[in-house]
Amino acid sequence: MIVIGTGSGNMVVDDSFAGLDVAIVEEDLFGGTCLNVGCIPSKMLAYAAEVADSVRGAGRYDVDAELRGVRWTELRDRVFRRLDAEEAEGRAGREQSDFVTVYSGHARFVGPKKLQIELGEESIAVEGDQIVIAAGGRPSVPPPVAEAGLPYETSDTIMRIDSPPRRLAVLGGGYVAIELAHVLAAAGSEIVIVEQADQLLGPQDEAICQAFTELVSDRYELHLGRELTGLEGEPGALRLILDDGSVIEADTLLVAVGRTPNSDNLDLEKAGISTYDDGRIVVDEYQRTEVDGVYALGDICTPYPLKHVANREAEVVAHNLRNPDDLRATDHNAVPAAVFTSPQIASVGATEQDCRDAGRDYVATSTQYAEVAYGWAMEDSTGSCKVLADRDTGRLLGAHILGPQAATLIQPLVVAMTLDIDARTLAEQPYWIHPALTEVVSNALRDLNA
Ligand SMILES: Cc1cc2nc3c(=O)[nH]c(=O)nc-3n(C[C@H](O)[C@H](O)[C@H](O)COP(=O)(O)OP(=O)(O)OC[C@H]3O[C@@H](n4cnc5c(N)ncnc54)[C@H](O)[C@@H]3O)c2cc1C
Ligand SMILES: NC(=O)c1ccc[n+]([C@@H]2O[C@H](COP(=O)([O-])OP(=O)(O)OC[C@H]3O[C@@H](n4cnc5c(N)ncnc54)[C@H](O)[C@@H]3O)[C@@H](O)[C@H]2O)c1
Repeated sequence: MIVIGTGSGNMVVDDSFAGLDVAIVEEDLFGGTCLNVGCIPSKMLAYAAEVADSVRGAGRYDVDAELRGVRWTELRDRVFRRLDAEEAEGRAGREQSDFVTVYSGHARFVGPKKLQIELGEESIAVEGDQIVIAAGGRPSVPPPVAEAGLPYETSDTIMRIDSPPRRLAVLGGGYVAIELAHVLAAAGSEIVIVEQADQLLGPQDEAICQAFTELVSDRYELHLGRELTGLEGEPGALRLILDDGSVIEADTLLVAVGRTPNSDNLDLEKAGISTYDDGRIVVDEYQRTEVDGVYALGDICTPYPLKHVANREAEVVAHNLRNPDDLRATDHNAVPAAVFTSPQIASVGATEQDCRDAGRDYVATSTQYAEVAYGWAMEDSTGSCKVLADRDTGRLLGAHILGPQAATLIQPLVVAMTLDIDARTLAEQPYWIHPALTEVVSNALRDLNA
């Protein structure tokens, strides 16, 4: 068996495969995006940003506190000391295995089940009865940036910079942009965001997008509905030229306009494996590609490029490799996601605009953090929880939370949607702790009257 990529791909292999000769191929850091340049470092940094924000905002709770600074270099080193050690440990663990061989190089297909692995100057051929493609994706870089010949950062690099930029221009207003803008703003950078859509975090529920965009508009300089047409200047003194002719000056540029699946570097045509126009590998519900015995998982194929989805797909692939006569399908219903910024945003299922566009007969309610006791304690004036349900059945269709701890508060709603518990049952059957913040969720469910 051959596994390409050690993000969620690495999770496929456990001792139940010990009877096989397993090759794991990784061209970069062991553990993939999440551990090294994605979810984990960004959240470790975001937590520090949250602490800094709490100190800055302590006065509203009649607490005297003053933020003397964020020690970026120490913070960065603490985060990556831990993660680099995890990376090394993960690699060593596999290298010591007696049924796994780790190849540190780039894999390409030369036939349906044949790969060539480039190992520096040399390359070796490997063949597998079963192959798992888990090669993930990389930050997309639009032509005006790629062609300018000037330095820029992506999520792969910016978390390891030596000092926070004085003025950071961020291209894009999605997940990466909003999370890393929060981190660097807390560390002292002035933030300018250029987003082609008219609001930040476009695919979120319309009420959340609008509220969040308004909330940060006095924190960051926003250029919405704008395209970048050129990048000029010199390293450390960049000029971004926008389509309305305006010019933004910044010392550093973070490009965060989405990610490109790594399918274009695998010579998939030699294997007979096809991709969609956006580069994602075509798989069926069992994660099978068109070639028998070749599976794909995670960002290289999924419509939901999130770590918890990649992990779930890895579990499905592992099961299906072990049980080819009893295949399991991946369930992509009720996939939740959270944006770890300030305030947090979390969502699951349909947005209100989805329900409207689909012509659904639905009911929606929105409760405010300010309406529950814990929200009073927090002096919160902007948090909200929106719940959408089918008018006839009370079946939950979606939920969208903006406010502190949103990523945690959404979980009962995810559980209810997954286990098909209707809104009334979820509101009335379990006890909801008083006066916890979860009351913002139970109140929204009660208000639905569904
Ligand atoms: C800044 C950032 C923050 C994020 N935060 C979150 C979050 O909070 N929550 C969340 O759910 N998701 C988050 N994500 C998304 C999440 O990181 C990804 O969905 C997930 O890591 C994808 O896992 P994967 O296994 O598919 O790919 P990856 O983890 O990218 O692994 C692919 C591996 O394959 C290797 N590879 C690629 N091509 C080859 C080749 N030809 N030969 C050999 N090796 C190859 C790569 O080097 C890489 O190590 C974040 C992403 C970013 C960028
Ligand atoms: N907390 C999390 O779960 C988390 C965090 C980070 C990343 N991720 C995953 O990684 C994926 C990639 O994140 P991302 O932020 O790079 O992509 P994204 O798709 O979330 O956002 C990209 C944004 O850039 C804008 N854009 C695209 N081209 C542009 C251009 N030329 N000029 C200006 N704006 C442009 C888009 O309109 C969009 O708003 C996400 O979709 C998500 O699945 C998840």
